[in-house]
Amino acid sequence: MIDRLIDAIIEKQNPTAVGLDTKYDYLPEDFRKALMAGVTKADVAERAAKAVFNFNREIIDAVCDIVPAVKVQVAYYEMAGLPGMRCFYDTLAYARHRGLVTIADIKRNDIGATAQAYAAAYLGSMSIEGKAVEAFPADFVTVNGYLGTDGIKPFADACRENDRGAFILVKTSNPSSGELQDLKVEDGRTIYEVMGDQVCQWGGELTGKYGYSDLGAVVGATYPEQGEALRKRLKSVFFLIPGYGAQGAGGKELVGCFDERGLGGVVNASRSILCAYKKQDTTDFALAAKREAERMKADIAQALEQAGKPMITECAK
Ligand SMILES: O=C(O)c1cc(=O)[nH]c(=O)n1[C@@H]1O[C@H](COP(=O)(O)O)[C@@H](O)[C@H]1O
Repeated sequence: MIDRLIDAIIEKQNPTAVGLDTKYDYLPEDFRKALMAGVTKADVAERAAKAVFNFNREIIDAVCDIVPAVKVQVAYYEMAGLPGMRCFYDTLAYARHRGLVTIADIKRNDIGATAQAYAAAYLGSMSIEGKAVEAFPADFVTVNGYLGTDGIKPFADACRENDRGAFILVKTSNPSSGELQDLKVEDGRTIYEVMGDQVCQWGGELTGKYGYSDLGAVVGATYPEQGEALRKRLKSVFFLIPGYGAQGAGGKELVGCFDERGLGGVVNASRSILCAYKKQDTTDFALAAKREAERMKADIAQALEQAGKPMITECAK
């Protein structure tokens, strides 16, 4: 699956993903009013989830020719209960229908047997009476590696068997990420380096035609020096890079995460795209999202160019 993502990145000359972390409150007031007229307590959650799906669909339609992927963060859907989870499913399915690579940001992990169930839910299928049931149409998931090898193996197996991928948290973008991740172990490595080395090892067999593995790492754009060092250290590990836009990072901060071919990561932005209409002073949220996605693409391309790492234009055979 990593090859499909990188092919799409090269074809669109754009290493970004739109993050559909769609809070109901992000919807423009007029859009909400039109869809929620006459709503009652009994159907408010259902109607809100439909409104969120309509919003997501318009954003997907607006950006699908520009960006290769979307990342859908499950928390924003879970909080609306069952209608929210239906919306999560529908959003992933619609993005896939429009040709986008789908990243389900679920940050799961557990002991082996339970991790296997999560992997079946998001990266494969469950067999019921001999019939395969695919629960969620995701191409990649995000995973917390803290439980170690037996918590990761089911995800790695599902990636191999079903041609999917996973991004494991290594150096996260949040302000407190250093509290635990920057601690040093006996041999002098930081915890995030230990985790990065593990990801490299876990994904060793899953390397594709660009030299990157289906098991990638989450590396926050808000830590540029660490990102650059991790790129040099983890040559076969592709990065999911959050932190662009609302968390303060721009193109310059994340070029260190890329290799000499201008590859090596997919940069996510959520709020800066979903709420771009507020900054652009318009209610046309889809057009504003498209403009912001185009601006982000140009910003990263310029930063890669200036760093002497313009993206290659031909996909590998
Ligand atoms: O795994 C992630 O995607 C993730 C890891 C991380 O270190 N930092 C981080 O912000 N994220 C996610 O990336 C998105 C960032 O959203 P914005 O800050 O609005 O662009 C959210 O869905 C976060 O949950």
